[in-house]
Amino acid sequence: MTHEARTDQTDELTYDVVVVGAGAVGENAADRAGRTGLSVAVVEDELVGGECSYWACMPSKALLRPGAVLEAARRVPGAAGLVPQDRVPRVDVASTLGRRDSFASQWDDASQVEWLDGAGITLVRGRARLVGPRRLEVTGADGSTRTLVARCAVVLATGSVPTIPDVDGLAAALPWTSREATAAQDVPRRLAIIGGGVVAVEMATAFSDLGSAVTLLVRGDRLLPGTEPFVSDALVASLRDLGVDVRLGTQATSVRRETTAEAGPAGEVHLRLDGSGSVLVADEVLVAAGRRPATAGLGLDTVGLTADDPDAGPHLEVDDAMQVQGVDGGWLFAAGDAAGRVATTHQGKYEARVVGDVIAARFGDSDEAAEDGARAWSRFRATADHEAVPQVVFTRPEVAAVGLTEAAARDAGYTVRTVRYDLGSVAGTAVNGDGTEGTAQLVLDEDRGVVLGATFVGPDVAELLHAATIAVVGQVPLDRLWHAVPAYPTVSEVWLRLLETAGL
Ligand SMILES: Cc1cc2nc3c(=O)[nH]c(=O)nc-3n(C[C@H](O)[C@H](O)[C@H](O)COP(=O)(O)OP(=O)(O)OC[C@H]3O[C@@H](n4cnc5c(N)ncnc54)[C@H](O)[C@@H]3O)c2cc1C
Ligand SMILES: NC(=O)c1ccc[n+]([C@@H]2O[C@H](COP(=O)([O-])OP(=O)(O)OC[C@H]3O[C@@H](n4cnc5c(N)ncnc54)[C@H](O)[C@@H]3O)[C@@H](O)[C@H]2O)c1
Repeated sequence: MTHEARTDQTDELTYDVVVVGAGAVGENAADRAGRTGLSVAVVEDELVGGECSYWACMPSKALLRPGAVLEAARRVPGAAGLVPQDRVPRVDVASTLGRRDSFASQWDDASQVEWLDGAGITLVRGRARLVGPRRLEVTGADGSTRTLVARCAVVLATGSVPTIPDVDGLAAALPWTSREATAAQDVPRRLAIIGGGVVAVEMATAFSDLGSAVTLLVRGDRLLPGTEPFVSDALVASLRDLGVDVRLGTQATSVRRETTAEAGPAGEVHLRLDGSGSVLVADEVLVAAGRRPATAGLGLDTVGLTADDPDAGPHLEVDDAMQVQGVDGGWLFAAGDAAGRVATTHQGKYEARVVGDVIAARFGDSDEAAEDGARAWSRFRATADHEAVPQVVFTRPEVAAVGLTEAAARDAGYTVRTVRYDLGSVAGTAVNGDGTEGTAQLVLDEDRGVVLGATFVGPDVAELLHAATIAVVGQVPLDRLWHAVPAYPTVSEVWLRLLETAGL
């Protein structure tokens, strides 16, 4: 593998593979694509490491952790008395923000640049756009441009951008997006959040812990709409217990930010609400209404892909090898949030491993047998994206789910049966904390006797999830799962109880 760009009698820089975007996904795709001797360059416009490292997973989880630890202590007599009960803020704000800063590496990407260098991947700083098949123009911060040519493949790993709903005055009110929330250096006294998805519930929890009076404006009638309905019931109750004002079926119809001489453009935000027409006043408003793939401005029209809405960019159709459809020559790939399949880091990195391996096998100097695309669970195909996607929502209680919900399994035509068990009745959960509540549910395929999906709601259920993911991906028959004996007294014993409930 060469670390140098190859020049072809012009001042163009030529690599075998060019990856656009050095988030977690771009880094992984580049690393794996380079394993069979291909030269790889990654183009990055902001910080190497992307959203997850600096404005998403890591800082948000760092903000949530102190509150979770305190709540765990409050449930254990012997420790509970040492923890203040009703203090607001619940956490030590300065230390929480300081630890968050450190998890965000102080928004400095030096260590990730070092990693790229060690992996033999060339970093090109600037904003890339396609100017034709396999050709990209990169514009640097100083406005200079250069052309990169990919001999073999281009991977789009450009991530996603938040959507700002078309509500009168909202964009002009300069709302927070998840970036401002996860990187906040000050805690607003009153925070309004628009949305009822993952960002909304995690940030409602974190800012409530930090001392904000949080109001959650949820358009629909439940939180986390893609999950089992009992998840929303548990979260609404627990957020309300934390003091969050959860308003289901409520939308802002107009938003205005006051501009005052003292506060300048950072005055109060007034949100007029539908139905009652009442006005909610907050110091900040966080928009957490979903994200869309960052494909605008990428020059995809130069390779034949057009967008219905040019501001949004084209939606990319990818096959299970993550190859973009509708482009001749089989050279364009996409992975992660940009590919529009599943917007989580772990699933994006999985797609990146697939795309990197496909490129290494197709174009590299590989001894490996030809890419083995026909097999359903080949490592050259992102099969898990369809029915085996895991996700953890780091609220209190935590929500951990994988695979199909009951409704999705029925829609997919399976013969479905669900079994449910109260987590509070498991010895391991009881030892961990008094009065613990929670629910575990399996969605079963009656015909094959396998697990299609699992949902856990309760404290510390995140670590239960991987066992469920293995059961779903492995399509392990229930009578074989019976022989996977959970240790006593652990929370995992809920697996035994679920299987007993299923009739074993
Ligand atoms: C608040 C929040 C919390 C989250 N928490 C979790 C979590 O706990 N767990 C989890 O699994 N997922 C979480 N996610 C989702 C996760 O952050 C994303 O799925 C993940 O970051 C996607 O990675 P990516 O590499 O595809 O995109 P990104 O991380 O967005 O990286 C894309 C990179 O491409 C660069 N780029 C874009 N266009 C160009 C261009 N034209 N030229 C050059 N560079 C370009 C960008 O600057 C960026 O660095 C969270 C998301 C949010 C918003
Ligand atoms: N722990 C994690 O894995 C984690 C944490 C945070 C974010 N993420 C990822 O980040 C992505 C973005 O998260 P998100 O919460 O922004 O999106 P989301 O899709 O999870 O939720 C969007 C919410 O906004 C609501 N909404 C949409 N349009 C609206 C409108 N016009 N007005 C009012 N409400 C509206 C939806 O009903 C939904 O409740 C998700 O795909 C998620 O997977 C993951």
